[in-house]
Amino acid sequence: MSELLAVQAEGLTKRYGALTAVDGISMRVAQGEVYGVLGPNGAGKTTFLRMLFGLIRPDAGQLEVFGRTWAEHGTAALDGVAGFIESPRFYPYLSGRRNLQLLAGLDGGSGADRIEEVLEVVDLTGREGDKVAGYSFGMRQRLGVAASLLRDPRLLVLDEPANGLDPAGIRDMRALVKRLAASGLTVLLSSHDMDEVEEICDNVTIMKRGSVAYHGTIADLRRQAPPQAHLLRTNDDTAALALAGRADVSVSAADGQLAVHGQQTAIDAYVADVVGSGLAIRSLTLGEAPLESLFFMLTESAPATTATPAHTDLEEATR
Ligand SMILES: Nc1ncnc2c1ncn2[C@@H]1O[C@H](COP(=O)(O)OP(=O)(O)OP(=O)(O)O)[C@@H](O)[C@H]1O
Repeated sequence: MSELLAVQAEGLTKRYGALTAVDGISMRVAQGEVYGVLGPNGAGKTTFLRMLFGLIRPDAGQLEVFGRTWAEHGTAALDGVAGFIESPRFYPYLSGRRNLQLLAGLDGGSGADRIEEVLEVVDLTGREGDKVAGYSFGMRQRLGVAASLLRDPRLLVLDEPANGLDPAGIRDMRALVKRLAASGLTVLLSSHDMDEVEEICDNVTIMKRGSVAYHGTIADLRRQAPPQAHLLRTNDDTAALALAGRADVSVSAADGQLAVHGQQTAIDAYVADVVGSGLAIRSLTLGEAPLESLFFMLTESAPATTATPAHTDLEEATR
């Protein structure tokens, strides 16, 4: 018997007038994994999560959460599911702990016994008595995760949890998600940041204008990413370009610099040759990270006019 999926979406569609915000997407999130829904602004990530939480109804398609549907089970479809869309909201003039007490009460009270534990998990122990008004944005996001954990969920859904955080906040939020995942919790998160998804997710669906542009493992995505270029500027790029044939590298001129591809040892030999030929190097930097390049290729290409299988988009993007 196949294992019950945490989330199973088939052909899910949501339209707002003439705009198809989510266009027939399918997705399978296995229990225990960290699944990323990645896409640029407006790709349809939040709309998908809103459907999952039952905040809006799909126009077509099926969505099951642990095998349950809204149509059949109503709010019971969300048993074992917690999370937040966009940013969590709290009473600013009350403490973090008091906010959690109120939320536990609203949710039937059973979470009240877990308040100290969840504060500890999200690293807010010691600050729980302070008013939320004095919390940083990152602390509020973590309090949002704490509020979700009060329900002792099996699936945690987070909508761009690191959005708007400073670098330390991003680091803390990613560490928190990884800790929660390591404890066996299934996490479904949306993000527009490839680095974030690469760092914490096992599988990813990349969305572009409501459709799926890619879905698969991060490992597969990494394998298909284009090689990273070294970007070179010299005092005479035309002369440097002419030297490319002497080393096992491919060099192309773009945006006022040279993009050099090849094995590291071949690039080293080429750069040494450039210098040895009397040219001056003005800068040598690494180009866009490979996965980031792939993300842009997948999400910035022309919109598909018909539903396109995910792998085809990827093949086209990397061709
Ligand atoms: N209630 C609504 N009414 C009309 N259009 C909407 C509504 N909600 C979302 N949209 C549109 O649907 C598309 C998808 O929006 P959505 O918020 O799901 O994208 P997203 O991937 O979450 O982007 P972001 O990262 O900016 O939140 C956008 O074009 C958006 O303008």
